[in-house]
Amino acid sequence: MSDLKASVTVLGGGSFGTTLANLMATNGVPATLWLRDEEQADAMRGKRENSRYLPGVQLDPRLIITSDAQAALADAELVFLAIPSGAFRSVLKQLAPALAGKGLISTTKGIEQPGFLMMSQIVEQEVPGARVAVLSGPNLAREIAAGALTATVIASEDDQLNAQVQAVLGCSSLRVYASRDRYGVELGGALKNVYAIISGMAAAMGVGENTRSMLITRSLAEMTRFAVHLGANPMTFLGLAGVGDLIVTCTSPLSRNYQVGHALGQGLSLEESVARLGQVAEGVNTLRVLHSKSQAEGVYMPLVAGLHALIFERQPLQEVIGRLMSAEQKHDVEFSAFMSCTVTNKEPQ
Ligand SMILES: NC(=O)C1=CN([C@@H]2O[C@H](COP(=O)(O)OP(=O)(O)OC[C@H]3O[C@@H](n4cnc5c(N)ncnc54)[C@H](OP(=O)(O)O)[C@@H]3O)[C@@H](O)[C@H]2O)C=CC1
Ligand SMILES: O=C(CO)COP(=O)(O)O
Repeated sequence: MSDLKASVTVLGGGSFGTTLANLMATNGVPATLWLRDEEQADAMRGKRENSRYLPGVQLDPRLIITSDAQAALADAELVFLAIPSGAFRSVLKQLAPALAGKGLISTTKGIEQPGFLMMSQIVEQEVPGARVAVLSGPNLAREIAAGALTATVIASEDDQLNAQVQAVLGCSSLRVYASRDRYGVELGGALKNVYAIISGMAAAMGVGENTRSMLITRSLAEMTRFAVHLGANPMTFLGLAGVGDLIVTCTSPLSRNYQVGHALGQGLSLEESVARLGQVAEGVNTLRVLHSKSQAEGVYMPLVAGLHALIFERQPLQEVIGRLMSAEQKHDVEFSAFMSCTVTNKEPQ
């Protein structure tokens, strides 16, 4: 059995990759951070700070920072992938030989089209035979970097890999819970970004607390309905990677997806909102992918359809809100049949 405190490498020098690598170095784990830009790597080694993506956070002196991918991966047993979804496959393709045989943990919350593929499915395609896991939960990088208490989920069918990740990441400010529902955990992390855009928009428009609560709750209903249609376990959406991540991303101005929504709500165009952010907001692409998948599968997703109509079909806001508020009034909790059957062990009626 491998050492639980394995050596780790994080691929991706953005806010999340830097935060995870630094946290593990602080935990005493031999940790390396790889980023593609040598100039930036050099500046980070000199200043012990990632001034582009994580300004003001002092990096642990033990953290190795490099732009040499082969050197970064040579001794790593676990590799955390924190590359935005748009570049995820190309980075894996390039580094596949060096990644073979390692435990690969995706932290990226996006979906690839065509194919509606989760990032861990791309890992399986590009690095066949790899040990694969997904990390997701209410994990704003800035808060983790500041030591604010939180928790996350490590999801894999490989229990030993889950245990290794718990050992390298868990500390006095971060609890790491294990799950075997990799698909549900990954889907939760990707879908909630779309609803964070809606919540940010609503906040900019000055809606009341009732409205914000309704939006978050109906978002959970909608994302769970979609995930169950694709075969995920609805119970996963009651956990940290479901409702936990949804709440933080829909309420925190630190969330980049929320910020894009907020800018849209202030009247900026999508292009202006994304440019002002200067970091990745995965929800914009996920909205496109999710809207077309929900249409193809015939899954009722009025919030996704409404946001898509606003942003990509340029329909007037009042028309979209009017449609949402006059739609048929259906069930509050759709999975009560499922839940009672899991308690009584009977088939749902
Ligand atoms: N930030 C957060 O709070 C959290 C983020 N995540 C997820 O983590 C993923 C990464 O996000 P995050 O770190 O926040 O992103 P950022 O926008 O902060 O940084 C993106 C990073 O990716 C790098 N990058 C982009 N394209 C490539 C490429 N082709 N090859 C190598 N590196 C590349 C960028 O490098 P360069 O500067 O050279 O362009 C930059 O270092 C996202 O999917 C996000 O959803 C998950 C949980 C929390
Ligand atoms: O996933 C996140 C928190 O869990 C980060 O959300 P943003 O990408 O919207 O900043």
